[in-house]
Amino acid sequence: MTPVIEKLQAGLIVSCQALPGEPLHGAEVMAKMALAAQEGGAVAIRANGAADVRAIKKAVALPVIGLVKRQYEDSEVYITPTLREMEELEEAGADMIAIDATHRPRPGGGSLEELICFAKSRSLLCMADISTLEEARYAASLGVHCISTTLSGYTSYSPAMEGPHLELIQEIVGHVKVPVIAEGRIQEPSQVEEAFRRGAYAVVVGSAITRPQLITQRFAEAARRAVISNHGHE
Ligand SMILES: CC(=O)N[C@H](C=O)[C@@H](O)[C@H](O)[C@H](O)COP(=O)(O)O
Repeated sequence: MTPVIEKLQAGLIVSCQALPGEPLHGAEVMAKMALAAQEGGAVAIRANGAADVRAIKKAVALPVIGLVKRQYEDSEVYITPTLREMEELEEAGADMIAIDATHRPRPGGGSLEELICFAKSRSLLCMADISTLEEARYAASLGVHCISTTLSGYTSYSPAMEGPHLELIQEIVGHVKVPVIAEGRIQEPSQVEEAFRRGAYAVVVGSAITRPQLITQRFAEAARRAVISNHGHE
């Protein structure tokens, strides 16, 4: 097992992402967010875009899992969809590259196989972002270094769920030999524990830690619910 993968074991990976239009967008802010995550005990950072990866690499000593979200007109795939994004991440010094490993058509008729081939030729580590067990098994057969449940609930053929897809983690763990990372809609520490009980190798938490507008929304909704229920009892 590679040293980077070893560092992830049994740990919390914090996804520090703010897209253009989000209040915290910008590499400097994301680097501070990553520093806070490091102080809090994260074992690695997941980050979007070469600029953020570079800034975060400078700010923290943790491994950085990079991805580039880019939407092309001819495909639904937007997480590191082509070789171009892989090259950007390699140049930025990402320690591992997260790529969409779903069965959906890729931009320009490209393939998952060619991306993984490229990664192997450059000794780059790959995290396969999948949405189903079949996709996880296929990605593992191609030789990715780990699998993450990132896209479960975000493809038209995977179940839309409010919370994390914990059953999927357990299923994948039973079918592949590479580490399986739990990612997507983890909101509570108890869900982190449950993911590990189900065999996760590591857990990624993003929005619940690093998107303050969404964190605020949950509390604001609780406030509204409280007011409504208090009125109901008057
Ligand atoms: C589906 C998709 O595009 N997921 C992205 C992948 O990098 C991010 O927007 C998520 O924040 C990340 O996966 C962590 O998940 P959550 O924020 O739910 O903890």
